[in-house]
Amino acid sequence: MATGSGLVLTAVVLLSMALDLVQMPMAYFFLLYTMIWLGNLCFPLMISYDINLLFKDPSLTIPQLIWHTFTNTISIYLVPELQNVFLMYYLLVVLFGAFRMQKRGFFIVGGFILLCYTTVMLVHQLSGAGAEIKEQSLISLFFIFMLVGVSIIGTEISSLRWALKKRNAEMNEVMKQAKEQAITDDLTGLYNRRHLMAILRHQQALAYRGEYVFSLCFVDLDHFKQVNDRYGHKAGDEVLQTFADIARNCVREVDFVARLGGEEFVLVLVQTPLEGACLVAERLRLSMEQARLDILAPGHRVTASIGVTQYRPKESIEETMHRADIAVYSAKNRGRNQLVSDHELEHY
Ligand SMILES: Nc1nc2c(ncn2[C@@H]2O[C@H](COP(=O)(O)OP(=O)(O)OP(=O)(O)O)[C@@H](O)[C@H]2O)c(=O)[nH]1
Repeated sequence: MATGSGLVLTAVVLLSMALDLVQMPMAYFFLLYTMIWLGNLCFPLMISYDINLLFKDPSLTIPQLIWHTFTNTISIYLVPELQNVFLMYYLLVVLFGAFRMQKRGFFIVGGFILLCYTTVMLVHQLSGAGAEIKEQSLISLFFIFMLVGVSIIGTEISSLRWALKKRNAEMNEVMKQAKEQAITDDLTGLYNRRHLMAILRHQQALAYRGEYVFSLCFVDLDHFKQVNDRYGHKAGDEVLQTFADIARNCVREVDFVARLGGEEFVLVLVQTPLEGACLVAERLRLSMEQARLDILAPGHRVTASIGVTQYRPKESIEETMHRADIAVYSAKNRGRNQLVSDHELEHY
């Protein structure tokens, strides 16, 4: 927009020359406007080469407005007859500030405009090129009034924009938190049952034809009721959180860990056949067995029973989960603190 406005300004000066409103040698015009355009083009170039990112305000609003104020002042100096047109351009410069500037910026740019305008008017008066002094004073007074008015409106628009931006950022943050809460379990930060089902449906869609494999590990902490009964519910919660951390560390970034509820958890191991899943499950079982739980009495270990199964093409998610459930049940029956894979189950 700034570059476009610069084009209009240059066109107005060129037109004034064509209409003989300004007597200026063509070479002088070219030299002056080449310099002005080198300045104008600096900004888009800086932005396209990311040099603007080195500055506190990467939009370079204040430097751009200062530069355009300066070039507009040169135009007034060259074509005093069209000063009223250029005065409007000053106001447009201030309005541009509404996109990014805050109060301080409006003071800087407004102050600079006043300085430039006063200087060029004085030069015109001294050289006799300006309007009659009464007429000029009236124009100047009205221009200052307009400049202050437009600056106030610009500040208002700008503060509305900043408030809106802040509100949007807050809304986005709240939405992000709400989305996260909808899919995670409050206590452990793991995925909740609802999201687990969504994950499994997605995995099922990938594995339905049989080229892609994934496995499930159902985990149930052993004798967890005793922990609650002996140390209290809060200690039980801490054990669940410790388990969640251990489980997260046992799987890869691409895998999923969810809490089904109570002391039951599920690991979804993507692109992993049964053998690989058994290795992960054993690593998890061992880590839990060796975990130091400072909140419990010395030597009190909390172990896990794990059922491992691989998704079989074309079966439903419920069938896979049922098989994993039977495997955990079997691990419990065999004495707990162990894993059972679906290979070891009869009829499955
Ligand atoms: N601290 C805590 N306890 C929970 C939570 N959810 C469920 N529990 C408790 O977990 C215990 C589960 O007990 P059971 O289902 O009998 O299982 P268990 O004692 O682990 O026995 P086995 O599974 O047979 O080894 C119950 O006492 C529940 O109250 C929770 O969020 N925090």
